[in-house]
Amino acid sequence: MAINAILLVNPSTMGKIDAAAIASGIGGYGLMQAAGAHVAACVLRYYPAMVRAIIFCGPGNNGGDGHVAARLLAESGVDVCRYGVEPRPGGDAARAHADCPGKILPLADWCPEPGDVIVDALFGAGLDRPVNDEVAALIERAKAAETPVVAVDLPSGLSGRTGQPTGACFQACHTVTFAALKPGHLLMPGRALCGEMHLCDIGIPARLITGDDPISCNHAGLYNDYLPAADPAQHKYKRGHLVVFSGRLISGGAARLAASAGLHAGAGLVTLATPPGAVMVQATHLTAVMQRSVKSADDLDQWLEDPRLAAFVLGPGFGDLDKARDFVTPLGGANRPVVLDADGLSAFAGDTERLGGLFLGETRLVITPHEGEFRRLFAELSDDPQLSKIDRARAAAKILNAVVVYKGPDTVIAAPDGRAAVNAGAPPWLATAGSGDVLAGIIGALLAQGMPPFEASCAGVAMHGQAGDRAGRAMTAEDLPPHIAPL
Ligand SMILES: NC(=O)C1=CN([C@@H]2O[C@H](COP(=O)(O)OP(=O)(O)OC[C@H]3O[C@@H](n4cnc5c(N)ncnc54)[C@H](O)[C@@H]3O)[C@@H](O)[C@H]2O)[C@@H](O)CC1
Ligand SMILES: Nc1ncnc2c1ncn2[C@@H]1O[C@H](COP(=O)(O)OP(=O)(O)O)[C@@H](O)[C@H]1O
Ligand SMILES: [K+]
Repeated sequence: MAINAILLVNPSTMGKIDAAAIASGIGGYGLMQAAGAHVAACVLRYYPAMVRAIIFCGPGNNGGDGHVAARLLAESGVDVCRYGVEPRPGGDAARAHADCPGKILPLADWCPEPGDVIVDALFGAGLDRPVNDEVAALIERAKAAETPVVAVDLPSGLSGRTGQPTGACFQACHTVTFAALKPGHLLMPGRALCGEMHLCDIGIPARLITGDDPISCNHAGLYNDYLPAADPAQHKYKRGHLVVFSGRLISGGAARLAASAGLHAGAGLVTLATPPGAVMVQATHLTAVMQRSVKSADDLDQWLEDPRLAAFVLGPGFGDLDKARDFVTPLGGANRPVVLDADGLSAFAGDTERLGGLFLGETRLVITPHEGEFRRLFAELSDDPQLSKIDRARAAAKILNAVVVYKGPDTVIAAPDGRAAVNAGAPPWLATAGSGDVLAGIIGALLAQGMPPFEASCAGVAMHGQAGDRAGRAMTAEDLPPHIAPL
């Protein structure tokens, strides 16, 4: 099938792919016919009881797809009304308009009626500014009337590059797109604005569906070759010794979650590095997880002489930001992989240069910020409305020479070399206190087993999502570790 369900293609690149397909001899009008046919099929399939199909057509090729869908729906016996603007003369859209019988009425003429279904073919990949007041009013009218919307390529008003609306935007029930997903289909709020996604083949050859930018959905092809093998000659140290730093008495649970996740994710041993005052309390909660009392950066420095300590997680429930900075310095010098989360990140707010300086050379730092932690570290990137979440994660990865796991419903994993993946399939009930600590432990365990940081992060995010699926919607973070399974 000539679709690529893995690659994420920016709208500008999609335009080049369309152009390359046309240059290779496939007619643009044929592509438009195929696109319009998929849209019509979607409407017929999901709205068998519709009374009228209302087609909103814009001036470009997105509108062209709408004219084709209008004709095909009319040929299927549906009562069709077209609203919008006539396309510019001379192109495929003008031909599609000419081939569709009936008039096109001004957008303002649409009066919602029960049984209407909207086909939104106003703007797709070509959207380059906020929609005007007339379209904004139309979007409002559709929303107030609760008329279902089937969007062509993208809900009009949504940026396919960033997943952010440029102004007013349709809320679609279904979005029918072609050849490859765009980042805006997965990044929030775009994913929610698209409703159910339908990725359809319009006949663009698979060989042309490539990107000049290595962005993809998070998928097994990114990490499969690097997953730890079940070696019969295994022993626990070979499987990797993960160290998780514990906070003080009051917040030790977070580190326990990370540690338990680490064991379930395959680390051979996990040791909690605990401040002396919390050792007794932690001991009452631990069984397979081991413990070592670590008071100061000097203590840590000494312990780091043990080369079997394979990877470190610092941040969950750590509490003391000064101490976090003190501990990260020897970890930076230890030339081993480190996951920084939560307080381990907040400790470097306003001081990202120092953090990056500790992890020069081959990438071995992974940071796992949620939205708030990301902003604390990179306020300027967070505030730049031109940047997508992918752009932000990539920029942060470069600044820190780290793999950035920018968490959320649309977790973005980015490497300093520009590789980026969007993980969109995780269940929403992962949004529960402590679930991020579990993720940090999983990634730490994969690093301890020798996976490179980008691959470990992509695999860790996938394992976390799958554990959430298995644990079910009533889960708490404590339920997650036993549901972690090797990929
Ligand atoms: N041959 C092709 O190139 C194919 C294109 N396809 C469709 O074509 C679409 C892309 O077509 P286009 O590149 O013509 O772009 P669009 O049809 O998305 O919109 C382009 C036009 O709208 C104007 N515009 C952009 N934002 C606006 C705003 N906010 N207010 C008012 N006007 C605005 C632009 O200046 C331009 O004239 C895709 O989304 C897809 O639906 C499909 O038909 C498949 C084949
Ligand atoms: N709506 C959502 N859908 C899927 N995953 C989510 C959603 N919201 C949060 N998550 C995931 O849940 C985890 C929450 O982590 P975090 O915000 O650090 O919480 P905590 O600090 O309480 O552990 C992250 O892995 C994040 O990607
Ligand atoms: K559209």
